[in-house]
Amino acid sequence: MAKSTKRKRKRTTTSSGSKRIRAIIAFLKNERVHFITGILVAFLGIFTLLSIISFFFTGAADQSKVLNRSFLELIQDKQLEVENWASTGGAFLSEILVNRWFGIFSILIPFFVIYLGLRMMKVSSFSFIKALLITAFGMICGSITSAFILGHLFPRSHINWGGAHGSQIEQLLENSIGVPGMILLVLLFILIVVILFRQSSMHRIQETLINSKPSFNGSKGGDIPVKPSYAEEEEREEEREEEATKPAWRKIFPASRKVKQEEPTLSGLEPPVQSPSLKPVEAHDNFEVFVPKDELHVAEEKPVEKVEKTMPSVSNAALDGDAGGEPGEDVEILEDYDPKKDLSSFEFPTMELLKVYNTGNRQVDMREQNENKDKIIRTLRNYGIEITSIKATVGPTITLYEIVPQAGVRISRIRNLEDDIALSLSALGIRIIAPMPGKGTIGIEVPNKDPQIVSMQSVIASTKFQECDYELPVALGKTITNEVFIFDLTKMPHLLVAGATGQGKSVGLNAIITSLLYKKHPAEMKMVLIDPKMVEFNIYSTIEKHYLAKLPDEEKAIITDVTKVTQTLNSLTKEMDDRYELLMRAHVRTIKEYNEKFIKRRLNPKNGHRYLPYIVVVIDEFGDLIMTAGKEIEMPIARIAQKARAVGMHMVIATQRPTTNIITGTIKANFPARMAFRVTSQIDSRTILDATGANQLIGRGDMLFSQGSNLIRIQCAFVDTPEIEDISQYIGKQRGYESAFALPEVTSAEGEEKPGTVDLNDRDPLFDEAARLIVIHQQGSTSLIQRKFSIGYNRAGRLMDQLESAGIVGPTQGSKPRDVYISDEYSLEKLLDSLR
Ligand SMILES: Nc1ncnc2c1ncn2[C@@H]1O[C@H](COP(=O)(O)OP(=O)(O)OP(=O)(O)O)[C@@H](O)[C@H]1O
Repeated sequence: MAKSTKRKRKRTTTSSGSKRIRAIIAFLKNERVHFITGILVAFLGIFTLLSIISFFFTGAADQSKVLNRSFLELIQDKQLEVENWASTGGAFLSEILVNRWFGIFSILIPFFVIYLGLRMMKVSSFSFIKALLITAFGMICGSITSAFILGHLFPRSHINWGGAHGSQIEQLLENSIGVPGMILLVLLFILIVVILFRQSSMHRIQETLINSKPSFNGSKGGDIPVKPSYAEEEEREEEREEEATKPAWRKIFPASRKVKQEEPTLSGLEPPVQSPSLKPVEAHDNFEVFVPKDELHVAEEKPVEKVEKTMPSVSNAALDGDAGGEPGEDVEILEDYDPKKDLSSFEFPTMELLKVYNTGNRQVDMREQNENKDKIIRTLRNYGIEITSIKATVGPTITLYEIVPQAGVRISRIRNLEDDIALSLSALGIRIIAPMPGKGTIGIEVPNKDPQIVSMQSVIASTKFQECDYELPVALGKTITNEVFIFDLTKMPHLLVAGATGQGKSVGLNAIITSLLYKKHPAEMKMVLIDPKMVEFNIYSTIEKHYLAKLPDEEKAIITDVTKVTQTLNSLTKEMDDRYELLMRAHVRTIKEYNEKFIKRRLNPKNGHRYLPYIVVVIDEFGDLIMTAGKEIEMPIARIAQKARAVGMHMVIATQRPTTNIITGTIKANFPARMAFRVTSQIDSRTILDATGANQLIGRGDMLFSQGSNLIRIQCAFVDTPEIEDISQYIGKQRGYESAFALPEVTSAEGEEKPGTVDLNDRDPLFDEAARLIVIHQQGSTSLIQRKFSIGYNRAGRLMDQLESAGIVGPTQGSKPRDVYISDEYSLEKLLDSLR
């Protein structure tokens, strides 16, 4: 009795202790606390900065007063009067930082502290690692440099230029490598700093070094020849102008820079394309040694200036096959294209937005485990089956008992005892896996009496998810062994989700979307959200300008209307075809290769090339759509599912009616990855998974994931509506793009008559009205017609084709509205009269 009271008290103390720790952690995570701490830290930095700056002017007067005294002594000394602007504290601090630590470069310390403060206040998004490296490198190398240069120039100053650190190392180095060595070292430091701060300088150095390589056999020496750089082109232009006035000696040794035209300036690219006028003169036997140095210098200065000026708008595109650079077109060396640049300040949602579920009392119930073990052994023994071992693995909602039967026992006998074991354990949702793939055991999954919620927070914050480098990472939940389950959507490449109503489908879809939002920048991924139920995805409308894609002129980005779904899916197939065309022209096979090439500026935007974000299409209640629109929906879905993988388009479709008329053979064949929540019958389970099992699940996010033949039981992560709301708000409040990602406009559905073959004698009754609408709005948009006359997409498309045939609007222009050729109503009425 006493013992149990003791134990109880101990438990209460432990739980109140853990409560206190949780309260402290929550306090430390609080955003306001971060902000206030940030202000304090920034102020500390400003104070230090002030004292160091003051030290440069007042240090001489204060030095004798603070030297060799502790801070305590100094503040207790009432007679002491220091001149430092930050008083005794400032004088003491700056004396230590400057004279004893890193000399004048100690000034980087307060800057770093201010930066830390701003970062805590979420005002600065500059990389912490970069800031730390710059500060450390600056202090170490700067103190040595200043000790060497300033220490020699002003040896009598009150400032110890390199601090104790700089002067001691400088002394050591000077003794070992001498003054010339020191000069070289200082030059090296300066060079590193210049390269770190100006990437273009690195390209200049590379170019200079490559160009100054002696090339004894022209371009054959194993180097890959490339097109001339912009800089070289300019250089040549000048040379051509100079040619006429060139002195005779220059004609004997035509500048070796011409040889350089055929030498590589950038690696791994195409053979040079030269205009006849640029052909090098006697390129084969010219060497740069003959070039007067000053001339080389002049020739290099100019182009660099140009590169910097034109940096934002020009690409290196002409370097690529399809990049569209005509022979002889200007080529410039630019930094890699940064797709995230437009939203470089974008911040991913924070962990605090996700709810932490109380798992404090989560303890393995050993009594339950042992009872279940005994019951399993007893039931099997009742049927004459002896086992040699039994092992339990406790998952969040399920415990897996793995048994090894004695030799000679048929597996099918155990499999047939599923219902008997379920009866003996009085549990629902028992599943027998006989045998466990690759384990040599038989698995019996038994639901826990006290199932735990797997929070989205726990899977998103897991190291596994944080460190994974998948293209489209999805953290779905936890496996039976409590491992976080992550997959790459690009590898699936499409996902079919099914489950009876209320079993966790919508939560599952939200978990997929949330994972992507936590990992992908708006520039890298767009989503098309289709929601015939109208309520599930509405919550994401705030992230429209960041992550959503929609048809041009469409008001809402979340698609709820069936006719719009057809239109959007047709548009997606067009986007898919357009992307294939781009990939083909870029001579690459996948979106990854394509984007890499685009980032390296080897594809010319002028030729239609663009950075391609992944597109994830999520359809909730896909069954509803098939029921209402049938083939019109099924066909584009099947087309996208068949082909879109390589161009970065992936689909996740969900249905609560996993019947064969909804999950048709075509759909099934193209969705190899399946997620099955609890279904009501074995037949439904077979329709989704091609196996039974989904009917034995326990609901509330319990699911089976299958890719190929392997079935994995997972407890789906739970993400609640308020959490999603917070995440969407967090993203929505940040600066986004001007509008949602525009999908291409499709003007006529497949199989319809092409413009030009339209019979104007058989005009739509709405033809005149539509023409007036288009001319008044001066906007050739199919969706405008659709909206104004409340007609379907196909009819509006046909009307638009008739308007094109009548010369009122121009041809389709992809995602942009068509041009309107008639500028006023008067001209239109005359034209309409002539058609009557
Ligand atoms: N992973 C989960 N963990 C814990 N509880 C869950 C989980 N998933 C769902 N639930 C519970 O089940 C309820 C229903 O889930 P959800 O709305 O996702 O079902 P659904 O399959 O989409 O239903 P419907 O098809 O009717 O929309 C949730 O409100 C929640 O209480």
